[in-house]
Amino acid sequence: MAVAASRTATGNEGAAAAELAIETVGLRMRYGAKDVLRGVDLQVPRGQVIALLGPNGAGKTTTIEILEGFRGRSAGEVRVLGVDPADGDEYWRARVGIVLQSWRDHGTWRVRDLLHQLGRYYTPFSTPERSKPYGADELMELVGLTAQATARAGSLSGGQRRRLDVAIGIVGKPDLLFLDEPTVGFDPQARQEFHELVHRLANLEETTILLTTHDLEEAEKLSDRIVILAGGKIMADGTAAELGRQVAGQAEIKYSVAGQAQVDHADDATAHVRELFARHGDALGDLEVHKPTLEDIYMTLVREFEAGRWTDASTLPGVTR
Ligand SMILES: Nc1ncnc2c1ncn2[C@@H]1O[C@H](COP(=O)(O)OP(=O)(O)OP(=O)(O)O)[C@@H](O)[C@H]1O
Repeated sequence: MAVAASRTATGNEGAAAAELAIETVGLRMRYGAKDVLRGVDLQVPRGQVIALLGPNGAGKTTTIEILEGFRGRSAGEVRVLGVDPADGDEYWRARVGIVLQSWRDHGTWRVRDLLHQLGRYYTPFSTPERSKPYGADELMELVGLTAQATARAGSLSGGQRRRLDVAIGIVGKPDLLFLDEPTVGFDPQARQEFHELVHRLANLEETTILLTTHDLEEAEKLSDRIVILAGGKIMADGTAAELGRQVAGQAEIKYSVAGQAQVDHADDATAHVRELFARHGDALGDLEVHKPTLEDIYMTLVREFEAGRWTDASTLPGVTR
């Protein structure tokens, strides 16, 4: 059976590879003369929730389209659930769930009927470990659409429609789920409800989730790990806490001496302030210490990138892989 065959193939590459849902080595993508991905190396263990961030045009959608098997690549190695997506067969595809940026099909279908109908495709891909698909009622309960069971898809609100998109993406109980900018256009309440849904999904049967977002706060809330893509490469990778430490950078210390404003930068803000007091005593005033947050660094990066002033990860101070 093809599923067993792909698992065996994964196993042959060693136990570590079998634990990876996604692996790319030197992934490159060029559109015409434009290099969009310039060597992306990414390993995502099974069960991880990973957020891919980056400014407009950084290549997030290109990356996930390559991982989904919708787009060919220019160079590099890619394995998704142990298989090269370019060769992914229908058994492989049945293990991958996709929620695209906007999906407006099936408007005249009623929610329960649609989920039941789409779910039937997955029945032949059921395995002893993972029976497929979700029953329509169970799925509506999971995504919070039970009250809309008989509503037509075209009549749902934006937030409800997005939940239906997610239900369609997971109806086949995927091992790996791609969510491309899942909360664009949501009001704060819909966003909050969607975050709770993603947490529920992440806890289900070890589902690996890769989502893209422009919102660092959302990435922190939802994911185990944040990867920032810019200039065609991964320029930061880690948990929110790890990234915070990586980009801690220098503190800015503002003060005045006898009414004269000053600004210093220092690695150790406390030691610097102690020294200022020792040097200036009572003449020191208006003291302010500002440590850049991950958000500060990310926003600087986005502004620089979008203004075309910054294209290379290695030139941004304080941010490392
Ligand atoms: N089919 C295509 N042909 C030519 N260029 C393309 C194509 N698709 C994307 N691009 C270009 O590749 C770059 C990366 O696009 P991509 O959509 O992957 O970025 P993104 O990070 O998802 O952006 P956004 O945050 O705006 O969705 C952009 O400059 C885009 O114009």
